[in-house]
Amino acid sequence: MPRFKTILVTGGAGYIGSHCVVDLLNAGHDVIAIDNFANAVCDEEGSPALKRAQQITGKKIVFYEADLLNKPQINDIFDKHPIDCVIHFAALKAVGESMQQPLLYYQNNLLGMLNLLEIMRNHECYQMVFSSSCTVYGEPEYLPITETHPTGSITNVYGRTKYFIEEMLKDLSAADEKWNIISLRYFNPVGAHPSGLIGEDPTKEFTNLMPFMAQVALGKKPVLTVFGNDYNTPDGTGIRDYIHVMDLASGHVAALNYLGSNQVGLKVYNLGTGRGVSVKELVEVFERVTETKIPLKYVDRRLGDITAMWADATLAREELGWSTKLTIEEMCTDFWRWQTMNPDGYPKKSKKTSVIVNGNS
Ligand SMILES: CC(=O)N[C@H]1[C@@H](OP(=O)(O)OP(=O)(O)OC[C@H]2O[C@@H](n3ccc(=O)[nH]c3=O)[C@H](O)[C@@H]2O)O[C@H](CO)[C@@H](O)[C@@H]1O
Repeated sequence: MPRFKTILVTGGAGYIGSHCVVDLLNAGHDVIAIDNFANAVCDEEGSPALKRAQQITGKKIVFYEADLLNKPQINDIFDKHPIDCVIHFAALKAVGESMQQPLLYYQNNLLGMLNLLEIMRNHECYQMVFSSSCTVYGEPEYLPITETHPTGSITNVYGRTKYFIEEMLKDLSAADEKWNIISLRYFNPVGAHPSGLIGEDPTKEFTNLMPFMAQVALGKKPVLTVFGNDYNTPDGTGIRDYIHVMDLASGHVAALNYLGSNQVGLKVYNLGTGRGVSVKELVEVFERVTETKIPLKYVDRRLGDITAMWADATLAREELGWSTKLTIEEMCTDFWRWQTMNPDGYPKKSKKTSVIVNGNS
């Protein structure tokens, strides 16, 4: 029996959220998932991703279409369910959009978090796992990056919302020792559940490497644009720490278990493999395991991109007992299975117009 039984997952219908829900259900937790469908597909019955998560696990999820900016709605959910811990994924995350609409990002990500924390406190729920990002580090001063690397020199608004929230959580945990929070700094999540039933299906214009590459392999886009081949790296292309989304999901279960038996105040962990992979290397592995050919076009560096970033994930291994298990090959194979089984993503029907809190499961 897990120490925390009932987990509220905000942004549960999204890419990382839905994979995490699968792991939580497999670990024996009860899951209440909420999503406002800002960047997740919905149909007449709710979330197809969560429906498939139920199919994968054979377990039930309680789902609410709900928005963290609507406090009474969230309050009702806390009134109805004995929530032991919150895993907070719900946030806007498009870097370009965040530069054009900073107020939207500050309102959604910061105010959403403030509302959530206030409602949690009112319901005496002080346990949280927060979805942060390696973007808080900005341009690395050294590699691999440890959790003690300075944060805050970030070049985009989306990244700053993650940074501001971490600062807010520091103040909160310093002011009241009842709070027990883990902030997980993800490196570059890719891949999909090995069943091919759930995966990444962004509703907004996306620019991340793996989904773009898969679209090229499918013939939906003509060419993969490589942003810069003159970086100071062995092959001239940018280096990142790609992590399989199922390894990322298990990091949340490990964090939850740790919170269940330790009072940490606020603790921060990197979730990465500890291995840097270049754009060229990733393309080569993808081509090999999927037996496809990706036409490349080299262009100038993308504004705001860094040269190289990979994690030192020692702390998570030593304290949470977590480490990654899945390889770059598996990240590519699993993403490709999801893409070929669902070339147009989840089945999309017309979006519900009303926002109803009804606990559809
Ligand atoms: C500047 C930016 O957008 N940063 C976001 C991006 O990180 P990040 O830029 O690391 O992730 P991407 O998947 O967009 O890019 C990875 C690497 O692939 C290259 N690349 C990407 C797409 C493409 O069409 N061609 C190409 O060459 C990039 O230059 C980079 O070297 O996604 C992360 C989530 O996963 C976010 O946390 C980061 O805030």
